[in-house]
Amino acid sequence: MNKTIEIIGAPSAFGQRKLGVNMGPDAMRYAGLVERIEAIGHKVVDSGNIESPVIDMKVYKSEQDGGLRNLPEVTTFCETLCEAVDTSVQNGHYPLVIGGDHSIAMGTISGIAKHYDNLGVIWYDAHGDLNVADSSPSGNIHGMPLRALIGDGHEDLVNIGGYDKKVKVENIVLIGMRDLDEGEKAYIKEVGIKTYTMADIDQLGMKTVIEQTLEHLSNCDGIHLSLDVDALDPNETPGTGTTVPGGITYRESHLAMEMLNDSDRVTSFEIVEVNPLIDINNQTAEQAVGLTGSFFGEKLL
Ligand SMILES: NC(=[NH2+])NCCC[C@H](N)C(=O)O
Ligand SMILES: [Mn+2]
Ligand SMILES: [Mn+2]
Repeated sequence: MNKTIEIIGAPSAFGQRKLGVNMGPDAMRYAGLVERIEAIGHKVVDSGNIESPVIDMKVYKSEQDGGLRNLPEVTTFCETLCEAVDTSVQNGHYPLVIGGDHSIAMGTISGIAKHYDNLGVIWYDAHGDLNVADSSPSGNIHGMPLRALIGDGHEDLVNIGGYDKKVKVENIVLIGMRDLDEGEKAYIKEVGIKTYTMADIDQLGMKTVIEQTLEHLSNCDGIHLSLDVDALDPNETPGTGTTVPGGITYRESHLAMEMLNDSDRVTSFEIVEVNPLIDINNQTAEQAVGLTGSFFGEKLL
């Protein structure tokens, strides 16, 4: 089924400390994102990039801001993104948000969740992004968005979009986990979030992981896919700020995207943490575009 896909560029770098991730959206456009999706037969509306507060290098590089680096910038950015995504859904468009660091998920999902009674979230990432300020080893807010969306953390983050508790823990599936902080491990066990570590992916295979994921989310009336490119193995996919060895292959990721497309259950998509300044020949953006193609129904034959 052909859709009208609205690309919303979210050039935030405030959730971490490596400049360049704010150029991720344009790196994906240069890699042919729009043409690739149009070639499948969908209509594309490219809404350009969300207006970003200016990066103040003094603040940006600061050691800590009470454990929440660049909190005002992240909050302002996510509020603007939330409105853009909300409007996109209201207009009947399929939101495709391209980042930007992973803190933007608080804007994206806050704009989406109000349109669903029981939104599911697939978090395809090396990391859980389930920290709060006290458990964070870095003070980087891109390590906290999923927890804020559940309802824990600084009130400015928890209340983006003017409401809280956007996602229920039972409606979350983590895929690709291999770097979790102690507080995140304890939290996952305490509340029981469905988690596929790299070992699980190796044992089961990606096919079963995606089948079980969709089964776990069978009561959800919409599913958001949040894909952090650091879920992929850094040998293949180097252009991202917090690489962790031993990741998911590009090949396995294609299968995952194809299966999600076949299921017709995923209702919004965001792809984050592409950083062209630490990439090799834009290959990470090119892979992000390749995966987006499979996600929206590109077929080999
Ligand atoms: N979206 C990401 N790449 N997050 C990385 C987070 C790394 C680490 N857990 C932290 O809190 O700082
Ligand atoms: Mn990550
Ligand atoms: Mn992440």
